Amino acid sequence: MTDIAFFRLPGGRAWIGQGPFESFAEAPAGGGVFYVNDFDLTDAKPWKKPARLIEVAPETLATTTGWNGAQPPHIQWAKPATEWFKMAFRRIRREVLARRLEKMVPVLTESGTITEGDPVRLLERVMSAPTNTWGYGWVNAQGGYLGATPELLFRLQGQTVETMALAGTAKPGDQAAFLTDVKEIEEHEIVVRYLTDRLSTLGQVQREPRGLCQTTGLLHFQSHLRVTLERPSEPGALVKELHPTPAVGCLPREEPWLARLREYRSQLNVPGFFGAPFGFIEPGEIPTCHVVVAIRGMSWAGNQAQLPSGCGIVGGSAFDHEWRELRLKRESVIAMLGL
Ligand SMILES: C=C(O[C@H]1C=CC=C(C(=O)O)[C@@H]1O)C(=O)O
Repeated sequence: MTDIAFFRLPGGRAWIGQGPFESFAEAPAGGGVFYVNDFDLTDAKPWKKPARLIEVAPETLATTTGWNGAQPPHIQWAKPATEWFKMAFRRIRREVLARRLEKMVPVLTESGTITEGDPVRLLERVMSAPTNTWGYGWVNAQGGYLGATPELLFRLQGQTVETMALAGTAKPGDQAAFLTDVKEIEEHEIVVRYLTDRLSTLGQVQREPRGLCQTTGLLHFQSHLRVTLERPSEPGALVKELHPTPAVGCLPREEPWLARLREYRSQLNVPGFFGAPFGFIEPGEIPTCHVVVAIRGMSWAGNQAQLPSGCGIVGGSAFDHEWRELRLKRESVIAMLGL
């Protein structure tokens, strides 16, 4: 099978990149290149230029890729155990209550067995995911990952950087209580403050009022932010400046806490793609660069599948509430992928 990279914009425009891919440390001129890395940004050459780039639409996706006769997958999911996650939750909450830490996002991963079919066919579902999400995918013969995320890390067009804080979660039916929920608002505003601090070193930051974002079965607080850069910036440098935000990482974003987060992620077998930046630079003279946060997706290696979800822990977090939120997030992915 040819290696594949996939990116779909909220408006529906989408691109398939077919390998082999050439890797670069900095984005090459002319666009038509993907940004692929893991959560810890371990790939020093994350810009991947495909041998062939094709703009695709829902009706042309299957014919363009061929899928080599692959059938949609069946996956048997196993209920996740609580104990390791509960331990991480308690330790994080203790640090928050002691005011050493403001927020951290542990991740729980549900595992599954692919009993038949090929997950690559799920790209068709990602292609038709809700229009306020960005579709992403990275697939090779051994495995891959894909999903549809509502979270933009940044969009860079000329000197303008747009980003968003997306944090705070409820079920769509609970909207009235959500709007005044102090704990959810705090969880959200921590992300806004972080982004404002980071971006204000680059130029003057404008923030829009806190609003709502509804995706498959979930409601979030969302705030848009924008800055006009005082000096030009390379998109790879912006990734390093902003990632990980406290919507998927921790605050303070300092090495000892990042090390703790990595420790929890490894204990809880979190796949490397989860919460990582994934991006695409549109082809063209003055290309727009889109980098999103890879959440609301699944990964696989051979016949083993992983379905991760994370939740922000702050002082007011309660275990049962967070456990339910993690389940709602995974159910939203299952529904979006039609699994
Ligand atoms: C980490 C996830 O969501 C992030 C995005 C929106 C709301 C979130 C929250 O309320 O915790 C998370 O920050 C996930 O979907 O697994």
